[in-house]
Amino acid sequence: MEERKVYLDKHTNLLQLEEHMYPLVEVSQPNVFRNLFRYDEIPKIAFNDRIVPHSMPDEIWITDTTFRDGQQSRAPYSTEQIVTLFDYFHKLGGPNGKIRQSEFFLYSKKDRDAVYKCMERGYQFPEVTSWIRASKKDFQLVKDIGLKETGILVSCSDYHIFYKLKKTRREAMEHYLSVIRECLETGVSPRCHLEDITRSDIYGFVIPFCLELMNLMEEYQIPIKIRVCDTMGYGVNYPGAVIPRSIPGIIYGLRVHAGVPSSLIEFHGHNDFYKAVSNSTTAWLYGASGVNCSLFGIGERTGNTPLEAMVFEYAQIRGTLDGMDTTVISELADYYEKEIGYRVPSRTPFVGRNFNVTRAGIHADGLLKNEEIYNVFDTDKFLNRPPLVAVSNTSGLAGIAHWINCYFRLPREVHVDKSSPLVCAVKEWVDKEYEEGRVTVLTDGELVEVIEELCRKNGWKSPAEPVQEA
Ligand SMILES: CC(C)C(=O)C(=O)O
Repeated sequence: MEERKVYLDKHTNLLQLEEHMYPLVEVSQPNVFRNLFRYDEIPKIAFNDRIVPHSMPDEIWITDTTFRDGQQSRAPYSTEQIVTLFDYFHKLGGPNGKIRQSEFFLYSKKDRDAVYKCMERGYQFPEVTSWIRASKKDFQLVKDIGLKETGILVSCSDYHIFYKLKKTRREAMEHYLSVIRECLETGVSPRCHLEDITRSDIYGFVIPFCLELMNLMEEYQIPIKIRVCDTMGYGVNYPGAVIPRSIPGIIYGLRVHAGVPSSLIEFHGHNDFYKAVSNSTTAWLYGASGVNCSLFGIGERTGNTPLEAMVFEYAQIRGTLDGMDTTVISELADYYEKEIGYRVPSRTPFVGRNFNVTRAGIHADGLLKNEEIYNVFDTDKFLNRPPLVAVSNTSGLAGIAHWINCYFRLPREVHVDKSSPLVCAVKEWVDKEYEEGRVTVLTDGELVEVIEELCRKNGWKSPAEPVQEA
């Protein structure tokens, strides 16, 4: 009988067949997975129906890239804005550090000033980490500033290795390993950004490379993080999909075959195919402790995983917010609008102006009877944003009554309803507007003006007047 050698895998502590070790697979031509990615066709999702088991870590968290990937795709923030946002992240993440880290450029003096100012805050969380050019000088800079960890770009698909770096796989891997060794020599912990992993050869390059990284980690006794970068947003979460597009498959390979502990795996998504959020949650469910996000999803092209979305994903899969203060999300949206001059698109979940605004009359009627019918959760409690009904041609009496109650924040005992003369008079005015050809929605200002005028003319008490104490 043929002799089959086994060895003890020190990372997983399991006996493995030697033939299951993963050597680097050198190729003379880049493997660009033409069966999945033909540039002149829409990319394909292939299935082999291999099911990966869930393996959610005991602790999961969010890390932030608002000041790196986020800032890369928009006008730079001022130092003061960065520090204010950092304060907000601290408050949002709560005492358990659910917003665990935030990464910063160190290129310019302005970048470094922001880092110094955020570090002066003395918060335990978010921990300040960096993003640098991979050079000895920059590692020393990270160390001198007093940071423990830095991100290093280690692009891993053949698209990058052959076409951008013009290297072979072995040359790329040796180059990356030498840079990471330099980082470790400085005493700084590397966070390896495996760019374009969803188009890479997982078992021919990524796993062999990560096995080498785990060996380096053991040699230096310094943590090495693996950031799983779905750079082009090709990742999918469907059970039975094939790698390299399968996020469950990638995370499984890293954990089980490369022996990377969950606490050192972080997923970084992009939203090109609308999947950044579900892929990030999937990464948690299959064994990545961290998901890397950017506030409001602001990031390259279609953006990154929105940080605020993952706060609500966290609460949904863990059944608790673990100390996160979600009302900060609304404060952040206000700050962007008033101080940074950026308004989040109005239909954006949790933060857009219209995220919990109902327009159609029948829906508004439901909302008026019981707000649970048409609101996702108590948005007033968690976001300081009670559900609203906007007034339009389809609002009906119920919609107008609800708008008045919400806009003027009337106490329940003085709520107006469908039978109120004021509501009927406003409805008459609204109907006339649309009969005369109006096609736009009514603004809050217009409605307030009409209500004030109707109250004055008819001697009715204006809803804007303070309610008398009993
Ligand atoms: C540049 C890299 C690290 C990145 O952000 C990505 O791959 O999305």
